[in-house]
Amino acid sequence: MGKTAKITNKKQDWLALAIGNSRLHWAWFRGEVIQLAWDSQHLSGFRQNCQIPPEVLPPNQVSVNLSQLPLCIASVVPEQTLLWRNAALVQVITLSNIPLNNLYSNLGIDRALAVWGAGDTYGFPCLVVDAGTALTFTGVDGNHSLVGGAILPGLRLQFQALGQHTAALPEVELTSTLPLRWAVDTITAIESGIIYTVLAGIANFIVDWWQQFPNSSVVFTGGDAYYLYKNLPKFIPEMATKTKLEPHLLFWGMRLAYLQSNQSKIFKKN
Ligand SMILES: Nc1ncnc2c1ncn2[C@@H]1O[C@H](COP(=O)(O)OP(=O)(O)O)[C@@H](O)[C@H]1O
Ligand SMILES: CC(C)(COP(=O)(O)O)[C@@H](O)C(=O)NCCC(=O)O
Ligand SMILES: [K+]
Repeated sequence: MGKTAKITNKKQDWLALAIGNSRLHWAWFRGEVIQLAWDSQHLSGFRQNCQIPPEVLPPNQVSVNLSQLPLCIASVVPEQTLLWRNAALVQVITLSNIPLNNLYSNLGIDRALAVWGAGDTYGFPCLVVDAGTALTFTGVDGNHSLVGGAILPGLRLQFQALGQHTAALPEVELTSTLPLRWAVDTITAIESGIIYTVLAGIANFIVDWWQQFPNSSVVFTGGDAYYLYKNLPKFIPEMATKTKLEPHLLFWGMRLAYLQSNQSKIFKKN
């Protein structure tokens, strides 16, 4: 657990909801410990009552009634945030809740939370590679100040873009293995082009970051993080020892924000 915040009631259950552009990411917390994490579809419409709809709850029964818990939301999709506006016990995290310097006003809350969570755990400076709908780099220096970052289409979005905007190319799904680089069929050629270019690009960003901050940790998160993390050491061998994979990184940042709000009540009510 990080150094920035301490929980007051260790037994308190709460739910974290991170709203991404592809789907909802959920975590049920007991105090500062994640009990269960799962993903669901976006909500399709306005909610009439204040319960959390069953279709977004985890498939297996758990010991507490999750739909009654305080809900802490971090969202990069305003229309989805709005659907929760009438829910009881909802708190929405904003950039003002994040104690990092130099954040620009419309920086994605997911990027700010992930890099706060990463730096709080592994120390600053810190670079986060979030391989979600968009693939983002977010770097913070030793003074907890945003250095900057970059945004490009995520893997699935790149496959979709080719499939949807060309006559002859199919929409390819990410498979678990690395493709042949010099492909002799269309599907493999698409896989090769996107995957090797993204891997080389990520390696290039990380090498540049390490030139500025040689001892910085680099943390991968997001839906495609495992695939990229697993395959990157073939491009930069030192990756294996100097980088980390944290599927729940965003929840670490949300936990810091939520616990801090329990102490100071700084949240804006939705
Ligand atoms: N069920 C799924 N829906 C969407 N993307 C998925 C799914 N399963 C795996 N992915 C992969 O995860 C990536 C999206 O990452 P994710 O972190 O879920 O996005 P976001 O947080 O932006 O909603 C996609 O590029 C895709 O390859
Ligand atoms: C870059 C993002 C679209 C990434 O979203 P995600 O892939 O996690 O759904 C999101 O962080 C966002 O909307 N950012 C605002 C612009 C910025 O960060 O500069
Ligand atoms: K958009």
